[in-house]
Amino acid sequence: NVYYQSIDGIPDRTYDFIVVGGGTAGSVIASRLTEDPRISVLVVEAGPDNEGVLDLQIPGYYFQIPATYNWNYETEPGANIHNRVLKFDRGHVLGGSSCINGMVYTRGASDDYDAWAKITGDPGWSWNALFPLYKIHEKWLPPLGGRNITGQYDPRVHGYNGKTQVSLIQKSPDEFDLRALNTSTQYLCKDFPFNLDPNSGTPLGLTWTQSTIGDGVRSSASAAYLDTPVRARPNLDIVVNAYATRLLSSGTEKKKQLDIRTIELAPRSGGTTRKTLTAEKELILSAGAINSPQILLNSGIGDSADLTSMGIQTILNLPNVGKDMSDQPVTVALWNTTSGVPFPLLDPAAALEQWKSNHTGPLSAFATRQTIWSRIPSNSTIFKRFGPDPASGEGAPHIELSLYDDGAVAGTSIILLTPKSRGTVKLRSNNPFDPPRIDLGYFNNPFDLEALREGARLAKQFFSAPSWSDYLAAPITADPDAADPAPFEDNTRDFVLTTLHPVGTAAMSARGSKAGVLDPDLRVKGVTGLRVADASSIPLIPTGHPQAAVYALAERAAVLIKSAWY
Ligand SMILES: Cc1cc2nc3c(=O)[nH]c(=O)nc-3n(C[C@H](O)[C@H](O)[C@H](O)COP(=O)(O)OP(=O)(O)OC[C@H]3O[C@@H](n4cnc5c(N)ncnc54)[C@H](O)[C@@H]3O)c2cc1C
Repeated sequence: NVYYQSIDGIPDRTYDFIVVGGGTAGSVIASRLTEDPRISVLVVEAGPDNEGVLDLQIPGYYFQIPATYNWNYETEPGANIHNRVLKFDRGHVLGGSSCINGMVYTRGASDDYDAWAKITGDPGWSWNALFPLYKIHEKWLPPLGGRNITGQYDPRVHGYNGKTQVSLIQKSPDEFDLRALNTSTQYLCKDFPFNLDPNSGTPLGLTWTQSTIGDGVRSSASAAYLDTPVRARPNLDIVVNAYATRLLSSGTEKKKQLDIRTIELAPRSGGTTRKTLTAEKELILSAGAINSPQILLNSGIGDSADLTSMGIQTILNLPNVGKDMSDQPVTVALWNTTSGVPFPLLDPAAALEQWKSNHTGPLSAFATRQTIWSRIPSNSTIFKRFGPDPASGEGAPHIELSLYDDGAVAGTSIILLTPKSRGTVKLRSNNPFDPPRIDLGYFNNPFDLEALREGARLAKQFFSAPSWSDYLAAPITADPDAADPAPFEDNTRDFVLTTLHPVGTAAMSARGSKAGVLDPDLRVKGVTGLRVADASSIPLIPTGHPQAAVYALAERAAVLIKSAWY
């Protein structure tokens, strides 16, 4: 139950499990394992504590979270995006990226998880198998203020006694939302049907956006799973400001398998002090899609040629570590409004005062209120030109449109949910403190740029409905249907951004398969004592924002670990 501020404080004792990275997945796993008083766990987190930090509690502070809570990475220049370097945020705090993310809560399509089951050969990853875990993790709450939300979500698909609080926005729909709803129900029902709930496994259509917010407060993994009663457990210790530099082999087991249960730690501030700890049973690596592969590579687990070139001795040649990263690129389609008058600016002091007094007002929310989940029409030429449809099934969207309105400008973001391009995470040097090289690989596969064009067409179609004729004026962004395709392409390369949804850098695959890095039970292939459980383990990016999938994966990780040992 004691909480250590540096590696110097870690007591001289043993733990059954050491969870490396107290982020989204790590918080869930530590919390679930220590529900059993027989199991002792140490959580090692590089960042500071989240508790009591207002900036991490106020949903509307998304854009002003201090840099201390961020790894502040930058990507490598993108060859296909005019060599642009993108800011690449990652949570650097207990609770990880769930403390700094956009809080959008989407599980994706049931087809996605059924594809996980197929890829891994483990039906335990299917939608039907994970659905009960979704219910266990979630605590659905009505929006504070009690507005009527009947018809805006499906009560049957939510959990009510779980940890992560999920809700719809407190504010009632405004004129823009009603226009969008009208577009779907009156004019374009066939292409953009209204869908009661995006989290039922069948997301296609126009939906009301759900967020990991409860009673106006961000519900991060640390706030939800490592709350005060959990921290008080005598079988759970947490150390913050502790940087895992590498994993060390504890020798080979009887079956001549590598046994890795030892972690080397350093103060987050750097320097040469090191401390090693060995877990009695297992190490659980949950440092996220960028840092889990970084730690594996630093330990000599990865592509041996790459490791040799960095001067790192290979202890296990696992060529796919840090490869096959999927991330979802985002662009926009915007129009001037007929009024051209922006909404009045927020009075920050008054908004903060209101939030502090009762957790209501503009700071109680962040994301847009409505989201459209669409498929690229099956007769689109892109499936002929660039190969098979990357979507997991007919129920999975390719494109997400998050509707946007600031009074003067309105439209939507366009997210490609099913990218074909893959990126990499590599080491910069053999200094464990050096930030890794993050190459997003955007548009390495030409399908992705053309799929965004299809997304822009969907946006254009949606906003061409009569419900918008007196609200939208001239388009601001390039026309996807222009006779000359170059301006749209050029603009997209200029403006595309990352959704910060990297997954798959240490992915699961079938037992015995040479693909991937992990077996279906999240154990590193060819190793005993070590699992990776976080966004890097995901074998196929879900067609939504990934935090919900990470929660489900972490819940199952805890089940797998408990059933393996107890
Ligand atoms: C700005 C932003 C916005 C996003 N918006 C959304 C959204 O709206 N909806 C959504 O679903 N998803 C969103 N995401 C993505 C989502 O938050 C992540 O996919 C998810 O939280 C990843 O969980 P994780 O457990 O894999 O990693 P993290 O939650 O990132 O956890 C990794 C943890 O490991 C720690 N760590 C790393 N290296 C070390 C080390 N060497 N030693 C010790 N500890 C270490 C980190 O500090 C961190 O706490 C967003 C992400 C970001 C960054």
